[in-house]
Amino acid sequence: MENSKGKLLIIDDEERLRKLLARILQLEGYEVLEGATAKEGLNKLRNDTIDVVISDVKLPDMNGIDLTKKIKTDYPATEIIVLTAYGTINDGVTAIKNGAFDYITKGDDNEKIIPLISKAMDKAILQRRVLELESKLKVKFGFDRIVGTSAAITDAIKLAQRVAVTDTTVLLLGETGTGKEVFAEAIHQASPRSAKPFVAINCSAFSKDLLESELFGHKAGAFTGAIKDKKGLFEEATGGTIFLDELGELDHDLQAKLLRVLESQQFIKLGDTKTTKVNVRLLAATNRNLQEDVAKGTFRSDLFYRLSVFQITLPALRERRKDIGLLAKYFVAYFAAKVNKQVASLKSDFVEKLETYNWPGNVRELKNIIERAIILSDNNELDASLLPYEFEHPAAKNSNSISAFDLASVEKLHIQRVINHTHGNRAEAARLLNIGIATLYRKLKEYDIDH
Ligand SMILES: Nc1ncnc2c1ncn2[C@@H]1O[C@H](COP(=O)(O)OP(=O)(O)OP(=O)(O)O)[C@@H](O)[C@H]1O
Repeated sequence: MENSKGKLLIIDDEERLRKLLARILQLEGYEVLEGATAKEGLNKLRNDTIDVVISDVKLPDMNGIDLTKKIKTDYPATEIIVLTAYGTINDGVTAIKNGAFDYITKGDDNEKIIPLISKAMDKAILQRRVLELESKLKVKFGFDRIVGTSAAITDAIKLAQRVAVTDTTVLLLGETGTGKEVFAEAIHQASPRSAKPFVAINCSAFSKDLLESELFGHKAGAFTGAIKDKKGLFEEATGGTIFLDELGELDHDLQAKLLRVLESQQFIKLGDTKTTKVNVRLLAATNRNLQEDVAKGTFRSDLFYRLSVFQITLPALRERRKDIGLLAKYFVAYFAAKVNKQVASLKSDFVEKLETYNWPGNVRELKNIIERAIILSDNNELDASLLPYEFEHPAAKNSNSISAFDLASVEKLHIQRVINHTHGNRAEAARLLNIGIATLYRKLKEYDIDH
């Protein structure tokens, strides 16, 4: 029934009463299914999506109260109304305790029954929508969201899935834009901690003092401006997972504090005298070579060993060219839907250019390039003319010549200009440059740009 107001199931062995109730409810616009026994009813529930069940409390093969319990366990979105005999209110009350929406005494008139069913129906439909949204969200942040069929990426996914169900600390390695944060979220979603928070922080985006207070929180008066007590992210993530991106940027002091949390599950808030206990799983990521940093003495070796119990290295996009076409199609569908455009085809010159490009910014760069192409296209095709300059002149990117035109100089000049334009606001500059904030910090250091 196309315009049905919802699906009901009546379970009652008294045929005459069942048929009468079914008729009344059909006239109200509901689709009605019937069952004479608990067994028949449960069969219907298995094969159909039922919003509301109306069940007699006395059935030949089962007690309606136990049936309520069973239905609520197996089909949590379905609501149940129990039919009780006159004078047996206790049955109704017990049914509600077992999860029934309400009870009706047989012989109550329609004026009471119909509004009650309508209320139960509204609740059931709402519950179903919530469950659907929740499962979509799970898919959105789970492993299903990671696109790619190459051996390099599927190996990484398999490793991550295996470690997800444990409480082990994981270190995600890989160039910028390879999907480290996407993996961290998927690991959390596939873990027993998924119902608790996933909290992510980019360690390079804060000064040392601010980062300490962000991570561990502070007491009022700990420093000028600390007016109230503040919870840190470790506390916010209680029971869940914390993801520290660009962990290689932590200074020595904070490295020691992090080691302490890992070893003893406790820390001291800024300005506090006592320790705070935490139960948090740590996932960390870096695009630095931490082993080199350990050799140089800038990263603590004890922390490094502690973190590298389980490492997953994510492949650069150029190491899995087979996935470029797949990812491109995925992002085309995503952005086309977002801007309400129909994109019918990707021309072969467009795909070829994508497949041969070097992708220093990996999947993030590909995503941005596709978004740009979709915005620029004025028909339903994407061709090579929609790609930026460096795709037309790949030599520009790969040149080794040391001249005023070598890529590094051009890049330095460009970053300098953007930083000037944003008056030194680095987050805004990273956004305009389409790179991660961590990458921007690294480049500022590399090119010795200070602001
Ligand atoms: N395999 C993938 N499938 C689909 N989308 C992906 C995949 N990998 C990355 N992305 C997308 O690419 C973008 C960059 O990913 P992410 O932020 O996880 O990279 P990262 O390695 O953490 O980068 P950085 O080191 O710069 O922080 C995100 O928008 C993400 O949704």
